[in-house]
Amino acid sequence: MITIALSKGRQLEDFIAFLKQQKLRQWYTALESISRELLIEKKDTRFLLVKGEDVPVYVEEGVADLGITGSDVLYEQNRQINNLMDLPFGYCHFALAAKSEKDTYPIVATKYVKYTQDYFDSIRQPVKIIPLKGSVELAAKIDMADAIMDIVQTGTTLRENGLEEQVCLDHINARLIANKHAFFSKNTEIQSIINQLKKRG
Ligand SMILES: Nc1ncnc2c1ncn2[C@@H]1O[C@H](COP(=O)(O)OP(=O)(O)OP(=O)(O)O)[C@@H](O)[C@H]1O
Ligand SMILES: O=P(O)(O)OC[C@H]1O[C@H](OP(=O)(O)OP(=O)(O)O)[C@H](O)[C@@H]1O
Repeated sequence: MITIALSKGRQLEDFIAFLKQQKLRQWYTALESISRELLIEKKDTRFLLVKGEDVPVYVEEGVADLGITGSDVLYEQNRQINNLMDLPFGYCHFALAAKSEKDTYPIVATKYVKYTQDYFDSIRQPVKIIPLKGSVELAAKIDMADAIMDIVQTGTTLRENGLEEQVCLDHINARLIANKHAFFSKNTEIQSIINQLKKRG
């Protein structure tokens, strides 16, 4: 039995579309039929549906052998896990956004505290970071912050909140990760999953 932790948010839709493209019928039929269930079992595979930022926790703890989450989440957390491969979905990018261009952005609101601190350290500018859990765009819209550091895909959320991308930063995609122990103890099963995910649909 292999247990895989998946992000239950919008990345799940991308994952199901990817499984269809790869013709992994057994998996996508199991996943596309779920509504609010958090544990799905299909033959020798068990899926745990969790928040994206909790995927590395389940994998590090060994409750899940494998996990799929965004590279943004992995950047923020220093987890003892094996990074196995990039997956071709969940594409978006980090961006610094504000109402208008300024020389400096002293106060920045974000869900990505480490990434933001590292960015401002890299450009040698001091920054006060306001940590938030979501709806980050609002912080700049109502002037609680000079800018936000967030992920952008279509740009709709920025546009609809009167913000503009000021600096386009790192690309983000989904990644397959493994528990360090399971990577050895279940290597045959894990290699078989990697091959199925790699094959051309
Ligand atoms: N707008 C987006 N476009 C593309 N990828 C995104 C977008 N928002 C999030 N992601 C990717 O999906 C991952 C999981 O984010 P998601 O919003 O699905 O979170 P979640 O916590 O699993 O879901 P929810 O908050 O709905 O419970 C993010 O870490 C990111 O890599
Ligand atoms: O460029 P877009 O296609 O508009 O996507 C970007 C939005 O998606 C993510 O938010 P999410 O939906 O996860 O909401 P939350 O962070 O407010 O919970 C991100 O934090 C942006 O707000």
